[in-house]
Amino acid sequence: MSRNKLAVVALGGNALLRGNQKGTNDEQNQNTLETLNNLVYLAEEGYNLIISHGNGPQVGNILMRNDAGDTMYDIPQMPLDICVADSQGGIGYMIERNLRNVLRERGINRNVITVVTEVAVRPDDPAFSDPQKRVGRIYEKKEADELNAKLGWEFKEEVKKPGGWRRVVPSPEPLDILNHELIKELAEAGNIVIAVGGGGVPVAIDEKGNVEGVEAVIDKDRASSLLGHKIGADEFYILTDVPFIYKDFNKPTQEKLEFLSLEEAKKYIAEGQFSKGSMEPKVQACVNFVENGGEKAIITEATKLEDKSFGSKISR
Ligand SMILES: NC(=O)OP(=O)(O)O
Repeated sequence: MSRNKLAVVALGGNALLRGNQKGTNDEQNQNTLETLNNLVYLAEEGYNLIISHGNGPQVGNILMRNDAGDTMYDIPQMPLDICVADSQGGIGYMIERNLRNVLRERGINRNVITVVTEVAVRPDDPAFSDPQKRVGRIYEKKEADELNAKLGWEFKEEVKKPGGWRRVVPSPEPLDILNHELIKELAEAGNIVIAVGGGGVPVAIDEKGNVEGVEAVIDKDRASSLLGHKIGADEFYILTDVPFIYKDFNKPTQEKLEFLSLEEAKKYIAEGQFSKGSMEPKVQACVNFVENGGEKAIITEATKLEDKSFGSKISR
């Protein structure tokens, strides 16, 4: 008897929050609903599904609330691992609630469950001395300099918007997904599982097995790719704000890349075809997934998932 296909779908970019938006509850709710309406055909086709999501803007906002609470009301600050866990709960709930409604409207009988997921990292990962993960909103240079002087926040220029500055935090490599066997079991029983939100809550595990929180934000595409590998997923989708990946992006010779072999994807990465901190880690996450036994990985726009004429497909 053939088993249902297992897919990991990573929601990012405009799947939850569009570039020109502030991030109100209504905005995020509407974007999430639109994305889920495009995604739910996978459930209709019988896929077993795991949904992951980014948290860059949201965890940045949580950090700002941390600072505001501390300054204005003497509320103790929470460390970044707790902030990531908060973002997993909040965003997971928003996806779960909207998905329940979409499934009901389409007459699909599937349970939805959000799993707060810890992801193991090395406490001595080199990322801790070179913070690169952009979180929160975009600032003018002057504002960024003032916040750096006042609160010690570190900033780097935004990859997608040169001239804009974003707070950066360390982003270590994900090494293991805690509870991945349970996530697989839940998904293979037909439940739609929301997991490794925001790349997972970073934790370090010592030689005795003691688990400690680590202050960082893991890249959700890397963590989602690792989860896909750990559970033997067949397909891996990254939903972003462009419908394809491109060679010579934004040049007169720009060319959309619709079907890529592993070798082609690796060659384009080596040539520096994709922007660092933006498209390159997404393509690398797809390469890792397929290299580790996944059937295919697809990068497409959040609202175009159902239309198979869109999307860049990477396979062997
Ligand atoms: N954690 C993470 O990678 O979030 P974004 O995709 O929102 O940057």
